[in-house]
Amino acid sequence: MTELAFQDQYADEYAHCYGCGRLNEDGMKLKSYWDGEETVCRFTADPKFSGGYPGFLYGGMIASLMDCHGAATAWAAKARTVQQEATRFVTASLKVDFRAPAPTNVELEVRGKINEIKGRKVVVDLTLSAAGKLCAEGSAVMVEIPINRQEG
Ligand SMILES: CCCCCCCC/C=C\CCCCCCCC(=O)SCCNC(=O)CCNC(=O)[C@H](O)C(C)(C)COP(=O)(O)OP(=O)(O)OC[C@H]1O[C@@H](n2cnc3c(N)ncnc32)[C@H](O)[C@@H]1OP(=O)(O)O
Repeated sequence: MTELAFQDQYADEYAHCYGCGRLNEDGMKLKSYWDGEETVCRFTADPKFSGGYPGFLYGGMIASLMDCHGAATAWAAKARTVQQEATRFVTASLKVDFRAPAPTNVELEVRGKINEIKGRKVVVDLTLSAAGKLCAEGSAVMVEIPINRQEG
């Protein structure tokens, strides 16, 4: 894919997230893109992120993938809707239902769908699948950092 990922368009001061910051050398550097009206992020987890049983991902990482992709989706939705650059979205609330174990060493697909845009708030519905099988689903309430809080 040659298009720029959402996270690669964040201003430098917002690009240090462990999950998706392009400037975090030790981070996972997750990348999210539009796919029609939905968004998509693909990631293959190293087995070192295993949960209680070898070969399966621990829940915190599943939530983390959905969290970062949700924030990026909110940012992109805002930018597309109001046609002006958004600052950065932070997570106010994240709900995850774990439906089936998610494997390590297999490409995971996280998808986002805009549920609501209201003021600084964007609600994103999220799924995480492996080889077409749903492993987790949920939603996130993302809130844009107001410009004046960057200095405070
Ligand atoms: C990353 C860039 C850093 C830039 C640094 C710049 C300077 C610092 C400025 C700011 C720092 C923000 C912190 C950065 C954290 C790092 C990034 C992460 O790791 S994200 C994961 C962890 N998430 C947090 O740590 C958020 C902690 N929470 C907060 O900061 C606030 O609670 C925040 C910004 C999320 C909302 O506070 P409000 O006072 O700005 O806005 P209200 O009016 O309360 O909410 C706006 C709308 O969102 C809904 N909302 C808020 N919390 C909700 C919740 N828990 N569930 C459902 N809806 C909620 C409200 O009902 C409202 O919606 P209605 O307009 O009424 O429709």
